[in-house]
Amino acid sequence: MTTYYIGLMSGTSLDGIDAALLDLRQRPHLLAQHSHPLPDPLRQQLYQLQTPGENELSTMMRLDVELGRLFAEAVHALLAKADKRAGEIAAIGSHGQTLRHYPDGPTPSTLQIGDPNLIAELTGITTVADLRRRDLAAGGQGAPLVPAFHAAMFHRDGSNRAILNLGGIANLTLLPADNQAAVTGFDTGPGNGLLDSWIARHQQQRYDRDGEWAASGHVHPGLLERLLHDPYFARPPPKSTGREYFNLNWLQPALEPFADLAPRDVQATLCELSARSIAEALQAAMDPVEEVLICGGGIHNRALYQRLEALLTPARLASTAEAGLDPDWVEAAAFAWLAKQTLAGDPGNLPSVTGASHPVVLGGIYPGKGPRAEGRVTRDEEKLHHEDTKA
Ligand SMILES: Nc1ncnc2c1ncn2[C@@H]1O[C@H](COP(=O)(O)OP(=O)(O)OP(=O)(O)O)[C@@H](O)[C@H]1O
Ligand SMILES: CC(=O)N[C@H]1[C@@H]2OC[C@@H](O2)[C@@H](O)[C@@H]1O[C@H](C)C(=O)O
Repeated sequence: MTTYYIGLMSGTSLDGIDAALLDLRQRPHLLAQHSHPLPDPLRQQLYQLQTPGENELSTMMRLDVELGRLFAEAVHALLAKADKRAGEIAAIGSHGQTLRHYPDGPTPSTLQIGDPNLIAELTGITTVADLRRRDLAAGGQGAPLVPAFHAAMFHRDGSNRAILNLGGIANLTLLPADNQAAVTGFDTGPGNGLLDSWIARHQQQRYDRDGEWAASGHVHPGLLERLLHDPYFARPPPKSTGREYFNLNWLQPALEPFADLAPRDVQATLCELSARSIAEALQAAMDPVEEVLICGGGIHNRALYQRLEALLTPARLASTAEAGLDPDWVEAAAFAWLAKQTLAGDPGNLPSVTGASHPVVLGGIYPGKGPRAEGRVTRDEEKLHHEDTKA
């Protein structure tokens, strides 16, 4: 049985599809990675669907198909790069594109699109998808899901370690030195998402390269305090959020009293908001914080990284690369690992993180043409043959 798995991730930043090939025989080992671009028109429509407004369900359904095809294309490109055949891959774990995430209230729901039926059909590889809703069904937040993978990959005896994912939204995994203590984790709030949206509005750029624009401005203490006042930050875990909440519409009312503020000062303040909300949540959840391993695209934002380092002193900050996994590929790797869990019939969620009432096997399995599906067909054929001979 092959031990190669593929993880697919299209994050809230809409910066493209991450495809990672891993050998999961023992410790996860990243064999190949591929960034697959999201075409601009698709990205813009997805962005619109991420923001509540006049969305059409028919658009969503069309994009579900378009994305499903594009995910399959990403897998084909990854296989070509890695010089592997579909038959060598055990499974794809596909996160899909989150459009909405409403984990709280009377009808908890979350929506990821990118039809897994198409992925399985077009690649011939068994695909595991819809990985959040079973946890929601069990009373959990459906997010974050990566902490179980972080625990498997990054736990270190004798050290209070945290893993920080700086995506569009930021999330933390807390790996206490005492390995009898539960692993916890939660979304802290904005990571790069607000920074991306603000620079897109004012500078027509997708993101603030190296955090240079933020570093050129001054933090406005009054605006910062207003933003930090949002009840999400003080809410105890389990909690998760998304860009349907932390977006420019969320920022707008807080900006009104500061109409004269230069856009670059707003960027500096948003950068400080991410750093402060992350550092304060981490310090409240773990004492002392000894090590923070960082992953996600925000690791490249120097302004954000430096502020985190200052606020978290004396904790040591480093990239997850130090512990064996490139920071840009941790999320996709986590979805490859979650697919393996599901196919083995093992749980993928951590109730101590999501708040679910029990561990659950996550996701739906969409069989490909691989060894699993073939094996089953053979057995069915045998059964039919047996019944035929009996009759
Ligand atoms: N050189 C860089 N300088 C500053 N920021 C960067 C740089 N490279 C990447 N980023 C930031 O990282 C973001 C992409 O990060 P990532 O792919 O981890 O997010 P995501 O997976 O989409 O989000 P989430 O984890 O919330 O789903 C970009 O949108 C950008 O803000
Ligand atoms: C609903 C959703 O897509 N949430 C994402 C998002 O991006 C970061 C943060 O918010 C986290 O909760 C989650 O992603 C990672 C992969 C997770 O589930 O662990």
